[in-house]
Amino acid sequence: MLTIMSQIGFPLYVNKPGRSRSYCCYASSSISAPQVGLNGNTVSSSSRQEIRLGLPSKGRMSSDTLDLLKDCQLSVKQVNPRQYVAQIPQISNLEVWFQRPKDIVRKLLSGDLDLGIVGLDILTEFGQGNDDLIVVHEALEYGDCRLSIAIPQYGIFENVNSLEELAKMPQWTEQKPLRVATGFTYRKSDPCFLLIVQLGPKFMKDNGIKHVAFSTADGALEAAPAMGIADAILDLVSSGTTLKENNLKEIEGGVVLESQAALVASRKSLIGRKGVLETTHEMLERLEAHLRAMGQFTVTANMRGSSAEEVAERVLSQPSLSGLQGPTVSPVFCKRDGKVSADYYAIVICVPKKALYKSIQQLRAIGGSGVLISPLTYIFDEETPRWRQLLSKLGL
Ligand SMILES: Nc1ncnc2c1ncn2[C@@H]1O[C@H](COP(=O)(O)OP(=O)(O)OP(=O)(O)O)[C@@H](O)[C@H]1O
Ligand SMILES: O=P(O)(O)OC[C@H]1O[C@H](OP(=O)(O)OP(=O)(O)O)[C@H](O)[C@@H]1O
Ligand SMILES: [Mg+2]
Repeated sequence: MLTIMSQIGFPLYVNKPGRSRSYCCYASSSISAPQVGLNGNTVSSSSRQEIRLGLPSKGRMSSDTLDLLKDCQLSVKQVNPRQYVAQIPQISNLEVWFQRPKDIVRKLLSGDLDLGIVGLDILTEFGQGNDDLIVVHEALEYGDCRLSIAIPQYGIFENVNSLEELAKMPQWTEQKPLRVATGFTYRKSDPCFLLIVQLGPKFMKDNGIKHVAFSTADGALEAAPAMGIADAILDLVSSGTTLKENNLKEIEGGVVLESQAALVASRKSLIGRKGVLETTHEMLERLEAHLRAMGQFTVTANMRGSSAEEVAERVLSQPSLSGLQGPTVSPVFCKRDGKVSADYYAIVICVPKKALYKSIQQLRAIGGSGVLISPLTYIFDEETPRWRQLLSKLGL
């Protein structure tokens, strides 16, 4: 019964020992839960006035999400850590709801959330390609991981290092297929509520592995090959430590999906709920401006020269010194023998963090001195490219 319930869209959760409490969830795409709003009233999805943002309540994404929002001056005010509703005072009428990542996706689909931050892996797995889910920002630069195929380093796999070589192994037949354990099945219900396992098998078939059988498990998948339960696994990898510690290896061509944290919205909410589009615009602007600034330093230096143009020419002759739109060059005035003149110029440029040292070397080579480096908080462009993309996805 439990299996049938979960297959037709009613996932059932039990408490995990040693982990935070699980939360009761109304997960069907057609049924939404009555909820208690901040004011204590029970509100239904359609009648509520507030805009709702879902954030990961636990796990490795939760604190990084709060940190990013804080860096964008969107600090989340949570009365205590066990309270699952909070506010971002900077944005009026916005409620934050802490949920498990998969429930954020489900609740975006059911209309119980308008916006959410989740990993692209979870979005793919639980969003199932539903076009009501719109990725507003696909690269929030944390939660980086990849969904990747891994096989044992030993035994028959010792000399297998690519998906192609795995596909060519004579061992896999219809009677004895390659057994792959995964937590990612990319479930999609057909009209008869039967499960169709898509993402992994499609990837395998597309890559020439004809005989493959998937089994599912929720965690510690890396143990499956050594336990004899599976030949390979399809799981998230970040540092690769868990694979190494379990004598497994990734293979060339075996990455099914690259993932990082993303801002996601419900199309219906963006179009139909008052204020959602404006709130999304503000969040997107802040996120983009902050993330762009994260990769850059402001560099200020003094340079002797005969005119601002001559100094600019010298700066622009160096490949790492062109800044975002070119250098700002301002005269540094001093008074000599009662006369005000500018022998020096101050230049200000933005430099990618990765190119910092090269830029300093180039600055010195053209006579730069007194080089000051400061971090950048925001870079606001005239309009964010992602905002344009969002409007076009919405047909606006
Ligand atoms: N090893 C990893 N490194 C970086 N990000 C990861 C890693 N594993 C998962 N993630 C990202 O973090 C998200 C949440 O993963 P996390 O392990 O915290 O929760 P979970 O696996 O969904 O929950 P649980 O393990 O309790 O069932 C994933 O969906 C993925 O986007
Ligand atoms: O490449 P690494 O940096 O070693 O990370 C990979 C591990 O992280 C995730 O597990 P998690 O810690 O979330 O445990 P879980 O199996 O309970 O989800 C994932 O399922 C891998 O097991
Ligand atoms: Mg996990």
